[in-house]
Amino acid sequence: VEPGGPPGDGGVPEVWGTSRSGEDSVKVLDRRGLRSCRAERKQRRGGGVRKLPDSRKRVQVQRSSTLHNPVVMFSTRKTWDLDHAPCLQELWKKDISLDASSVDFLMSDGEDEGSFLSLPTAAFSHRPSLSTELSETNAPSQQQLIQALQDKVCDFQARLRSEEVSRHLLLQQLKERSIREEACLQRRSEDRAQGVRVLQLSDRLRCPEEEQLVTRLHTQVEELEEKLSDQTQVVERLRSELGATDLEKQLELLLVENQRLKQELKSCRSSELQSLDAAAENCSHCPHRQDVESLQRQVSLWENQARQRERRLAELEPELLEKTSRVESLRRQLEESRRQLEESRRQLEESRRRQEEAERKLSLRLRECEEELARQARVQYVTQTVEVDSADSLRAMAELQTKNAGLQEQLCVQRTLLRELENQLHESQRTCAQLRTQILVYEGEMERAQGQLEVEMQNLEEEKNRVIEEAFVRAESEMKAVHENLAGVRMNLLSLQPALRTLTCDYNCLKRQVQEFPFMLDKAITEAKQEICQVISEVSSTNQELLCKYKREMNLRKKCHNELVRLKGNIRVFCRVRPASPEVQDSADSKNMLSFDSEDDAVLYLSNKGKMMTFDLDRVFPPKATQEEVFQEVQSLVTSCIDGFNVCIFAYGQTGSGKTFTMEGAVDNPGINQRALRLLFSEVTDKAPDWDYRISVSMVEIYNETLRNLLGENPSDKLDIKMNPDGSGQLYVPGLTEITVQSPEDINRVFELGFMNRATACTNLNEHSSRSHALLIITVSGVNSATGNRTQGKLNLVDLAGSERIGRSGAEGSRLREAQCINKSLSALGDVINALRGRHAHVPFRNSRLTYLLQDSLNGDSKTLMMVQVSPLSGNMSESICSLKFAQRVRSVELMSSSSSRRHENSSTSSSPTHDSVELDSPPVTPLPLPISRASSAGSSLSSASRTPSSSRRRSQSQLSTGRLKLTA
Ligand SMILES: Nc1ncnc2c1ncn2[C@@H]1O[C@H](COP(=O)(O)OP(=O)(O)OP(=O)(O)O)[C@@H](O)[C@H]1O
Repeated sequence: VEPGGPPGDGGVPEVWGTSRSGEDSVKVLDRRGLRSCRAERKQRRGGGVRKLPDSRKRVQVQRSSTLHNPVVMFSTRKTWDLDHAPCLQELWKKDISLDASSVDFLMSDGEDEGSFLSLPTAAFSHRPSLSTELSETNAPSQQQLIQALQDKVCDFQARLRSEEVSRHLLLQQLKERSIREEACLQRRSEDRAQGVRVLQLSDRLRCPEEEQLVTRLHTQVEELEEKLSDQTQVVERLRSELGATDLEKQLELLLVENQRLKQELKSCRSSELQSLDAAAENCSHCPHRQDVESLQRQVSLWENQARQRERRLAELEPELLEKTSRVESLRRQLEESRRQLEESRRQLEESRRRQEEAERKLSLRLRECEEELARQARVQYVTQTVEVDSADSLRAMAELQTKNAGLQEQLCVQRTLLRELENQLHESQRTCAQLRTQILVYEGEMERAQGQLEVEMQNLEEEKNRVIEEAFVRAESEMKAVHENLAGVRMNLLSLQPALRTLTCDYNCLKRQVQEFPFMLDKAITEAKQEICQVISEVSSTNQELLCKYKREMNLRKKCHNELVRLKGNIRVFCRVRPASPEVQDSADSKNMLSFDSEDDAVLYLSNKGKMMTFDLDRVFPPKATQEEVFQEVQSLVTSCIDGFNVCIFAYGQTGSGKTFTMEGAVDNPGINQRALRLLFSEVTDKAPDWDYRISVSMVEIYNETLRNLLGENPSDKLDIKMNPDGSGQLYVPGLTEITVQSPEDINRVFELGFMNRATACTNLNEHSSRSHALLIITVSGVNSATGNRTQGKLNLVDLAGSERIGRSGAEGSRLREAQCINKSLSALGDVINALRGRHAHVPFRNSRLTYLLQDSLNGDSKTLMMVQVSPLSGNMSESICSLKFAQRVRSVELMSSSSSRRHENSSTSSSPTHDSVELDSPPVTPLPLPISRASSAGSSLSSASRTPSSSRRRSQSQLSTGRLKLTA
């Protein structure tokens, strides 16, 4: 706050404010003094009777405490709360407002005589009562006394007036003095302001040290920053110029030149190698070959050297990178130092700001202290003045001295505060010194870092120069070597020029040939195409001829096959001997009575009661023969069916001799039925492009001369055999189910269905199956897609019921009827075969359901195969002999043509063999003499005569197969 500035509404006591004139201030002080003097006088006048009211006393005490209480003053100064600190002016006003009369009295300035005189009036307001009291006590003396007193009063009043006048004068003097003092104060304030200025100046003088320090630090920081920026620029420049110095530029140029020369060398070498390779073929004995090889070796040597130098360069590159990284780390250190410097500068700024703040506070405090001191000095002066003037003034002076003592205390407190502030200042200076020391430390560190950086930079510079010089030297030497190599290569190229020219000539020649090659190729292709077309036309004509030949051959094959079958006999008889079952091997009847000819597979020897019987058949299968081997002999008949022939294969033999095994077989070892169907499928598949075949299957059972449809919905229904009404003379079975099969899976399903229906129709399947004939009828219909020719063949696969001698078995009842039916049908079969053998006019097909059903397959050019099943055991010898004799008889039969057959059938006058004549029901007992000579061998010993027909037929078959006999033979 500047002296003479705006009124201090805070901090500075209002008594020194400029809102009141100096006169007012004096007046106030004077009022105080007067008030206290008047109070004393009143007390004295009142003789201690009247006292001031408690409230007023309290106000006075409060006022003085307010005025002189240093706590309040210091509190305002301590807090510096300018808005809420109670100022003395307010307290003064508050004090005055408490007593309005005092205010009026005090504000009268002593000039208002009325008010001034009112005081005595007021003061002596009790006088009448006092006079009254005195008059009441002692009237005459009292009158005198009163008079005296009144005189005194007058005297007093006069004195008072004079005192008032003197006081007024004194006040005038005081006023003048105050004016002077005001002026003095003004001067002092000016001096103080000057002092403040001086103080500020001193502060400024004192601050410059710090400012100098700060400035110096700033300067140092700036210098360091400049250095840092310079160093950074140097580092950047070095970094940017790492490849940009003259040496490095030269190095780069050299490297580029080196690279270019290397590429040139490589291209020269490759062209040289190509030339050499080309020339090597043409001039393997060239005199330059050795030179070229030596040059190649030199080139490879130089290449190795170049590679080594490249490796050396690659090794040097990491060193350069390491140096660069070191420069980077130094730069980072420098950055860190700069950052620390920034931090210290910031701390310094902060401390400086704090110090300025503290100093500002101190100056304010100092100014207040000075003002207080000045105020105290004035009070002291007033006190001294009053002391001179009067005794009241002396008392007032005593009070003032008391106040002065309080102010002295305040001054002590202020001094204490001043000391504290000085301590704070010292503390700040110490902090400043510490910071200065710290800054010095930082400067030292920075200098050290800078020194290190400079050393590092110098080292790096030297290292860089050294490396560059080394690289330059190496590059120079390499370039020199490369130049030399290039000169050598050029020399080589010059020496290779003639070879190159030769090669060029060859190349041009070849090029011409290559250019002509497409035309030659086109010409050759055209010629080849013409030749190919010609060959294709020839081949197609040849194919046509071959196709015609093939068809002719196929027809011939068919004729040959038929002729072969015919030569073999339309009725063929095979015999299969089953193996002895393990159960009967240890029994008495387990002796093997059959033997075989190792050289002739159509002869079977039977030892019966010491006599050896020989049976000639078409084929004899021993027990070890497999199903496959059996089917191998049968399959030619099966394929005849595709050609439109009717074929009948039936198994004949005693019960348990293996008929079902041969025809049906087991699941994992199928018999003729399944194999025949599979063969038919494969055959028709082979002929599929030309022929479209359809294979249908029917299954029939004949039990007790009753025909049952095993594939029908109701297998128990009886079927009948009738003549076809279309007049073709063919037989057919109305209601017989035919299922078309197209795959082996269909065959399996058909067999399962037939087996299931057969089981449904009978209670005891095994027993029943052995007592009935089972027929599998396969019809194969084919259409030739090219010619439209149609064929139809029928394959009858018959599993006959077991032949049994009734007398031996002792059957009765139904078993007897079954046996009779079986024997009847078998006898009918024998009669038919006998009639066919004897070429009788009448063949009794209708004597049984079996023969009637098989009429198509037993007649004309049909082919029949009888598989005779026999057991080798001695216990079954009589049945075996009977079966074999029957087989031998059948074998002698030659089927007649269908026309003759039908003719014979129609002429029913021919003798029909009876059951007795055939004696199939008891063949072993009374065998009939066979009508053919071959049959005579049955039961006789082996003789060449008896074997002649069979042997001659097999011989003729073998001759036919070798083509030595005519087909008509
Ligand atoms: N060549 C053979 N190899 C192995 N086992 C066979 C052979 N022949 C027949 N058997 C077996 O002999 C047993 C009787 O054969 P199978 O039932 O075929 O006789 P069958 O003549 O059909 O009798 P039936 O007239 O009573 O029907 C069967 O268990 C069969 O497996």
